[in-house]
Amino acid sequence: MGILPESEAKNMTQVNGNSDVTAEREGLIHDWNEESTGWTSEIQLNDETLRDGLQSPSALDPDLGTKIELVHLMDQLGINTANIGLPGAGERARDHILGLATEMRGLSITPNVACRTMIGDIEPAAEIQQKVGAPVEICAFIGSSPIRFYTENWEVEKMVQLSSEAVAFAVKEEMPVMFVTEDTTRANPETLRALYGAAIDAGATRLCICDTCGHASPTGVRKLIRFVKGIAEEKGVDVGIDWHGHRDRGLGLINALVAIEAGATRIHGTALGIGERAGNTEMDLLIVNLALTHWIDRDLTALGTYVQKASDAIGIPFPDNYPVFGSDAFETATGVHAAAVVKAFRKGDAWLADRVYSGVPAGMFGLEQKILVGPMSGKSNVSWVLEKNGVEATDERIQRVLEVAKRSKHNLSDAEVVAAAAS
Ligand SMILES: CC(=O)SCCNC(=O)CCNC(=O)[C@H](O)C(C)(C)COP(=O)(O)OP(=O)(O)OC[C@H]1O[C@@H](n2cnc3c(N)ncnc32)[C@H](O)[C@@H]1OP(=O)(O)O
Ligand SMILES: CC(C)C(=O)C(=O)O
Repeated sequence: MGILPESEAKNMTQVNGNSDVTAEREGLIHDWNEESTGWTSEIQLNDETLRDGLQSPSALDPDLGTKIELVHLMDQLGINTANIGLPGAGERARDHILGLATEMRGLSITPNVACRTMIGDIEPAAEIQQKVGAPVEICAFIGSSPIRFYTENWEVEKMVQLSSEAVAFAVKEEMPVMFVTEDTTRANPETLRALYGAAIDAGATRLCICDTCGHASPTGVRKLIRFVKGIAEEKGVDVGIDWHGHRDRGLGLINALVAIEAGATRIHGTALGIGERAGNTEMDLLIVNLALTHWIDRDLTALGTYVQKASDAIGIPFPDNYPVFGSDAFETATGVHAAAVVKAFRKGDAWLADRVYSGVPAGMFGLEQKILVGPMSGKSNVSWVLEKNGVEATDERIQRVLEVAKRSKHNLSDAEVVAAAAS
């Protein structure tokens, strides 16, 4: 439950939902973020929760029904495509892919599947496409860095041949193909030129640049995307450029934003960043940032449900201080902050209350700012919480609550605040 009295909550929704009012307020926030105005082209999102997400060592593989619910939420959020598994992984994976791809015929979001650059991996995907009667995109992947092919004793010529054959096979099966170079961010330029060139010649319509091991810095992302775009331009083709990032260095989200700035046209991510090792780019936070920088404009009230459902289904909790969806994200017990938020509420200005101490407006995601009382609180916190609980905030009561709060090691529950006021 949020702190807002019903009338103010309604006012908040009205203010947040009214772009004219928002425009009038623009002068109140001087925005140094260049991204807010610098990006113009359309960006697509590819959700990897049900494939890379499930490669997390802590993940539970949800049942098909739960995966279907997640795909519906992705669709509701305007996510364009979802990777729904690796058909070569076994019967359960194939059953789920068939079930999901069948369900997705009725949705806007479309399916893709991961396959090694092996005809044996692509064949079951082609059978599924046949059964479903709607396109299933192939994400044909091969390791591209020297460290990767040294491990496997692969030669570049052999990899080029495998890639060409696999892409050509999928194209013959009338499947759209994204050609994926694993570990692109540690690969030699000439190897990438050879692999991407072969994939384009064989009919791939998308190239996926992968930071498989979470090695890239924003500078590397920028250089690599420009390099790959250059390969496509030299060949005179207009292919989509995908960015697939991991967060081993904690750079997943920033690298995704830089990838967009550099010209990637589709970005991969997973709910809460759940994925292999330390995980992937956080899809939810990517969406938050795209909305805040005006790249996308859509109803995002389902984002919290998507995050919570993914966390529950995959069995990975998220911390209280996780941005936007963590329980602490829109709460404050801090006196100076709370005093300003309360002043905004008392002015009847929910727009202001939602921004004065928050870089992300809670109302954008169907959430609310909340005031707590604790050892770092002042009179404003206490009077607000007492009033919210129907208790008149007299000076004596406020003082009694503050005496308890200042001795406490933690923030008080509303019931504790009311009890302290009556003590
Ligand atoms: C970066 C990523 O996230 S890629 C996604 C990877 N996802 C998964 O691995 C999850 C599902 N995987 C599985 O179920 C299994 O690993 C399977 C069914 C795919 C393969 O199982 P196995 O045949 O027992 O092979 P195993 O897993 O031990 O090794 C992987 C094999 O794939 C080969 N391989 C990897 N990429 C490619 C490629 N692009 N083309 C051809 N072969 C490849 C490896 O060389 C290795 O072959 P080897 O056994 O001859 O050495
Ligand atoms: C297969 C690709 C997309 C991948 O998961 C990676 O390289 O991390």
